[in-house]
Amino acid sequence: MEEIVTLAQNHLQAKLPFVLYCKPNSEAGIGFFQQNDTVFEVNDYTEKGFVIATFDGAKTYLIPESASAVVHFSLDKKVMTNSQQEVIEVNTNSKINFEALVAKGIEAINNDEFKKVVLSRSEKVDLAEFDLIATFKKLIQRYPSTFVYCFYHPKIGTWLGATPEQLLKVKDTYFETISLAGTQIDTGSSEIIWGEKEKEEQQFVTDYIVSKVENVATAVRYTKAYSIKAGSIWHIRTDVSGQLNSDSSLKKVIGLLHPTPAVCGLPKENSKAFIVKNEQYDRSFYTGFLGELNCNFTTSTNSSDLYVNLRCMQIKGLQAYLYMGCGITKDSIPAKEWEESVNKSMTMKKVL
Ligand SMILES: C=C(O[C@@H]1C=C(C(=O)O)C=C[C@H]1O)C(=O)O
Repeated sequence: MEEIVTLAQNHLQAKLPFVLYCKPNSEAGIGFFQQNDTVFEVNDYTEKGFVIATFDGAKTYLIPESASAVVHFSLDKKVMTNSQQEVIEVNTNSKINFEALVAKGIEAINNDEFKKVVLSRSEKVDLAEFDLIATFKKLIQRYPSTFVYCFYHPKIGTWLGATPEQLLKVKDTYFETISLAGTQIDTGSSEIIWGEKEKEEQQFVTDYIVSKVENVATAVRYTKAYSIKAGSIWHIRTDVSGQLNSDSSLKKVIGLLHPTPAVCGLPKENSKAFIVKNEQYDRSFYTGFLGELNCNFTTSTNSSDLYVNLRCMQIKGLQAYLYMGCGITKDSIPAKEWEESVNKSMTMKKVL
């Protein structure tokens, strides 16, 4: 890991793009060090490299394999057991604004504009100091079951996160994806009980994903919904897999899935329009997707491994902008959704 730290620090100093990432439950990480500061964009998804795309689909950037040194590193994954005192400061204005946004979402659902919408907020945290690579290391240690990354491009920005959500994994024609929704904080109890609201919002996501992939694949299978923990947060998850049809390009499949109702809503277009109009900030790469495009850099096989960009933050100087959102249905309660967003923000706050 020390070698990669030096490489990354040198790249930062030279203002050259790089990304470091570590797949869920993996013992090793990968670094892409771009050799120039060109901004590369994905055109038809046949490119090879590390992709990072915005929520609105407007920008899909690439750190191409052909312009980069690809470096493998092993991890020092000692699990952090010291639970720090969590100080939760409530910004009253943010709370009022977010609860008002959620209430507006519920009203739109009651007016039949859509069935589900995922509403989010951004929170600025002032930092006394910040070390990008040290923070990345802390994310790896704290969240070994997630996809952890840190991305730097002098012309695009600095982002890092630890996401529990796969968007799409494709190897030849075999694909996997997941439906993830419903959130509750870990209380240490071994029995996780879900309310109807959470079960319903996750079922919306599963139904949507299954119905979409059935248009482009055969032998579509899905598991029973089960509980899964990321950091100190539980979610409901269903695994979906199948065989893509020969004419189902990566571009087509990603276009059908992204953004799923796990981060946008149902139906997609109405809920997306509501988000863009009412959230009053630009999600940028939050709830976009990122990961390996057309190459598994561990096995050097042709496959793609993409994740939804959640539990993430953008760094601007000594300020961190944290992003978190909640699935809103007719049964949502604004104060509970606020609390959920606060719980999600702790994933990032714990490493700052
Ligand atoms: C939108 C986020 O998470 C998504 C929303 C969830 C929910 O509403 O319960 C759960 C997991 C994610 O699909 C986020 O973490 O910011």
